[in-house]
Amino acid sequence: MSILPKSGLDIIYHLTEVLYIQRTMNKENKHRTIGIIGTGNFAQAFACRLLQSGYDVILGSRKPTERMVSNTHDCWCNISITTVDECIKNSNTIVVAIHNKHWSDTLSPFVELLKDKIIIDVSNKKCLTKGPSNAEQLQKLLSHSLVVKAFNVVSAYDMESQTSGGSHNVYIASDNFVARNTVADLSRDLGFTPKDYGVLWNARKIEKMPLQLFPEWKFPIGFTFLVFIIWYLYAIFIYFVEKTSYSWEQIFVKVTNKPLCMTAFTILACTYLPSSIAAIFQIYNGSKHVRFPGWLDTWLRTRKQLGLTAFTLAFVHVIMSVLIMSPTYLKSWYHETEIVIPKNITSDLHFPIRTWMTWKGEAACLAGIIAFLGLCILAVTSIKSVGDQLNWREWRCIQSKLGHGVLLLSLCHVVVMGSPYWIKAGPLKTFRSITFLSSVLPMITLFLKLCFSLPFISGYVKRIRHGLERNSKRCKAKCSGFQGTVLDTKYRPIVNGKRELNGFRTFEASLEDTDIDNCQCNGATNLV
Ligand SMILES: NC(=O)C1=CN([C@@H]2O[C@H](COP(=O)(O)OP(=O)(O)OC[C@H]3O[C@@H](n4cnc5c(N)ncnc54)[C@H](OP(=O)(O)O)[C@@H]3O)[C@@H](O)[C@H]2O)C=CC1
Ligand SMILES: [Cu+2]
Repeated sequence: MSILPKSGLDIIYHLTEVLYIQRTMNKENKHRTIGIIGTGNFAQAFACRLLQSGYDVILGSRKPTERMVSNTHDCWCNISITTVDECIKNSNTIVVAIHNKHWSDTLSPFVELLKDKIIIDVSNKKCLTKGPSNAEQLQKLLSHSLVVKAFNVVSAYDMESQTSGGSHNVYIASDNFVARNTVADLSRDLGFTPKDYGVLWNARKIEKMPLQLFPEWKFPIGFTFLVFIIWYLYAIFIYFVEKTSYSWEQIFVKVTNKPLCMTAFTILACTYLPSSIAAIFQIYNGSKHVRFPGWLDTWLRTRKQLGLTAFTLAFVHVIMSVLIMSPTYLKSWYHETEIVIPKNITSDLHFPIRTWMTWKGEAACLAGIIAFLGLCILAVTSIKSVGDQLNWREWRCIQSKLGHGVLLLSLCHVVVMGSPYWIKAGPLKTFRSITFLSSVLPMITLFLKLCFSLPFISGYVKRIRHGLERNSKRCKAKCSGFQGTVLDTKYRPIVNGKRELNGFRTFEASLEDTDIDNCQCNGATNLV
């Protein structure tokens, strides 16, 4: 059978097909050629990585002949350094690897040449500033190009090294969907994990990332430190100033272990309290659409970090407790027996020794061990890769139900330790004891949880979270014109038809964090 075309029409058809394939291949090839403007640290590292991943690279420099192309570096053999003009002409995707203060001088003459090309902005700001991002400014300068923010969170070192320890996420934002996807494919080819951040407006968030130092941990760590200091000072007052219960030699482990336990306990309560406060707010406002106050928003957002901090403190507490687990350190945890040596000249000689653990010691240990086990499960499931294996119901069951169970067991642990003293000392001394004081917040948290579990209250909260709007003045005043939260295509909430720029953080919090207890995940806006 002949594969040759039979008629003239067939020949034309065949030729058109070949031409089309050729054009597509050329286009593809042009896409495989990446232009980089700049020959600095980042440009060189990026060029190496691209070459290693099978891309062709053209570097565009102001002085191409003066730039050293060292043959000693394997990467550099296939890199051509040309003028900026040539670099732009020969590639459809161009990385702008020059500092943003030089953009105007370097790129303005090529605005027309850069038209319809994908421009990757890798720049970083020197410090946190308000207002438009670098990428938005670049888009303004090159209004007919497709500017994509990407790779700014990857350092030149990470770009060069295949084994560096930093995150391999690349956050991508662009107003053009195709450009965003092309850069996502590119980052995948280079061995990074693309994270789609939507429209170019979100470059503001992406540019903030390399400038921040553990932004999510500042509040939880600061707060934990403050709580620890308060408990420590109180413990010193109780055990050294008011009465001398211990010698100063025991301040390092025996005494420190108490505020550690109390801080872990308080922080654990603080992890679960805000969800009940959020529910109170929603009942008070009669709607889920009224935004939470800033402090509650921050608190809700940092529950994971608070929980992990509580786990860390509890872990240290467990180690210290094991170290001092002896009748000498924990007298009230052990039974006392006496060795009596028969009468001699004057009287009997009595030697008290402690042997078995008392019920208090055993019960406190058991409650503590199970609570710590539960905390370990909570900590492990908060790791993203583990959490991803769970469905919404399983995750909620662990984080909410098991979490409150752990808090209850921790309360038992502290109450068992403190109650014999509370009974003996009477109400006045009880209210001042460290065990009682530290139990107050967890008791409130568990009480609120119990209230919100009652069918008629939980049913009402559920209805509010499913969209019920109580027709009260308060709700009308606060929700006026804001009927439902709508996400625009740029992942920002639209309020009254306008984008709520400042409400972005709060909005996310209300989506993710009002959680919590009563609903099935049916899609983003139904989460609350
Ligand atoms: N270094 C890093 O780890 C990272 C850098 N970035 C970003 O990458 C961009 C480049 O950074 P980096 O490579 O470190 O910077 P360098 O200073 O090492 O390189 C900048 C390059 O810009 C070119 N350039 C163009 N116009 C000018 C001009 N008017 N004055 C001076 N230089 C000019 C120069 O190349 P030539 O002389 O050949 O024209 C120069 O090599 C920046 O926006 C930075 O924020 C982002 C993430 C990490
Ligand atoms: Cu303890």
